[in-house]
Parts: sequence; C-alpha cells; structure tokens
Amino acid sequence: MGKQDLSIVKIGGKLIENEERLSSFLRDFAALKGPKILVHGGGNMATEMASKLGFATQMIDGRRITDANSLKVIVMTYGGLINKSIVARLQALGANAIGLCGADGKSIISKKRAVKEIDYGFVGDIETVNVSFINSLLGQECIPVFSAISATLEGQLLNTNGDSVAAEISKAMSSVYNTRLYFCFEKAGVLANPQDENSVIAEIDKDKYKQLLENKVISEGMLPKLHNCFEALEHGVNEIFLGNADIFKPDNSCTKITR
Ligand SMILES: Nc1ncnc2c1ncn2[C@@H]1O[C@H](COP(=O)(O)OP(=O)(O)O)[C@@H](O)[C@H]1O
Ligand SMILES: CC(=O)N[C@@H](CCC(=O)OP(=O)(O)O)C(=O)O
Repeated sequence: MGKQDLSIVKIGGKLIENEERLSSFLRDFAALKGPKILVHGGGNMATEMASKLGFATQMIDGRRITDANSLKVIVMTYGGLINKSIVARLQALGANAIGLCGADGKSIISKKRAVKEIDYGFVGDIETVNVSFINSLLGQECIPVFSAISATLEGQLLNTNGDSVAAEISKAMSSVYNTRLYFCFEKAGVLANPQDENSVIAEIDKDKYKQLLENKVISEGMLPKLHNCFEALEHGVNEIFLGNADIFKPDNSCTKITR
C-alpha cells in the first residue's frame, strides 16, 4: 500500500497579525482533508511584546539574537498567547487541534547553536523529530499545532526559526507519509517583482532558483525560506508550495518548488 498524504503548513507572523486573513486561513485549514500539522511563527509580535517590557530586539540574517529575557518573551508569546489562541480557534471550527512546543512529547529536540562569529544566544538547531509521537497524535485524528520553540535533551527551551521547524518536521515525517509542505506568508508566492502581487512565479526549480539569486530577485526572509525548501526536497519531502493565506482556496495562484 502506498503512503498516506500528510500536509504540513507553516504560517508566518505577519499573517497571524492580520485578523481577517488569519480567520479566513484557519477556516480553510480546518476544512483541509486528511492528516495535517500546523507550524506558526510570531516574530513581529515577540518584538512588540519585548519592546513593551523594555527589551530591545536584535536580528541578524532573519534570526533573533535570543538572550535570557528574549527567550522568556518568546515562550510566553509563541508557546502561550499565539499557540493557545490558534488551538482554541481551530477547536471552535471543529478541528481537534493540540498545541505543542518541541519539549512536549520530546517532539523536536535541538542543540544550542554554537558561537562562531555571532552569538545567537538561546537559538536552537533541530537535531531530531519524534516521528512516532507525532504519528501517534495523527493516528488519534489530532492536529498538532507547533510553535517555533524546540528543547535540548537537558531541558533548555530554545527559540527556533518557524520555517526550519516546518521543514524538519516535513523531512522526518517523509519516512512515513507522502509529505506536502506549505509556507503561507504575506505575499501570494515568490514574486518576479517583489512590488507586484500579480507577478507570482508559478514554478521554481534549481536552475530558476540560481537565476533568481543571481538577479537578486529574492532577498531578506525569502533567502532562508527557499534554501529550506530545496534542502527539504533533497530529503524526502514530496511537494512544496509558497503562497498567502488564501493558498487553499480554489484557483489561488502560488509558487510550487520543484527539483
Ligand atoms: N521575490 C520575493 N517574493 C516574495 N517575497 C519576497 C521576495 N524577496 C523578498 N521577499 C520578502 O520575503 C518575505 C517572506 O519572508 P519572511 O518575512 O521570513 O516570512 P514569514 O512571514 O514566513 O516569516 C516577504 O514578506 C518579502 O518581504
Ligand atoms: C531563531 C529565530 O529567529 N526564531 C524566530 C521564530 C519565529 C518565527 O519564525 O516567526 P516568523 O515566521 O513570524 O518569522 C524569531 O524569533 O523570530
């Protein structure tokens, strides 16, 4: 018998902050057929909360420098407010969501990033994903909702990029499922002209990716996002799509990443 399909969907922080788009997305996600996993970021909200508490935020190459105060804010914001709100709303839509961070069920174990030129602080690089635990939740028709937090085996919580959480879960779950990974963010996909929402590139393979890099069409957060995509395709993920909150609506245009 062939493998069953599994959808892994990541939603970015800017999408989460837009109430109208988030509601519409959650309705579509709740209605999506088959086993599924949601991963959420929340970077902007953490920056705002930190600022309210009087803590400055420093980002380098899209990664947050996470000192002890910053980690506390992140756990409260991602693991608390955002995660629990999304779970409650999915439950209200009839979807049996369960909120998790990497420490829950030892689901995502990471290592604190080694200090090279930059000390990122409490930032984790994922080492293992607990496939059997996640699979057992899916087997009970639960929908795991992961925040962008992992943990070490020694019990240290670590801030972990949401795109990486989604990509690593997808790679690991590919041993059991046909995996389809969706990155939902504020744009309609990868744009040929970042200023023009109507310039969505339908498909990007490795050659096209090289060309986009050379022509500097992609920048900022899109750089690690596409890097993650090609890495995931090399490691068993079957299909990857990038789009906005409307990605599951019929006739919605988005970008497909192919080898
Ligand atoms: N060619 C491009 N097409 C679409 N987005 C791009 C492009 N180049 C750069 N970007 C930027 O990448 C961002 C997406 O990355 P990121 O901010 O990390 O997303 P997320 O909301 O998932 O955290 C977009 O909001 C956009 O500003
Ligand atoms: C290490 C690191 O940078 N972690 C990210 C995790 C949140 C995230 O990925 O949020 P978005 O999807 O909204 O960008 C951060 O703290 O910003």
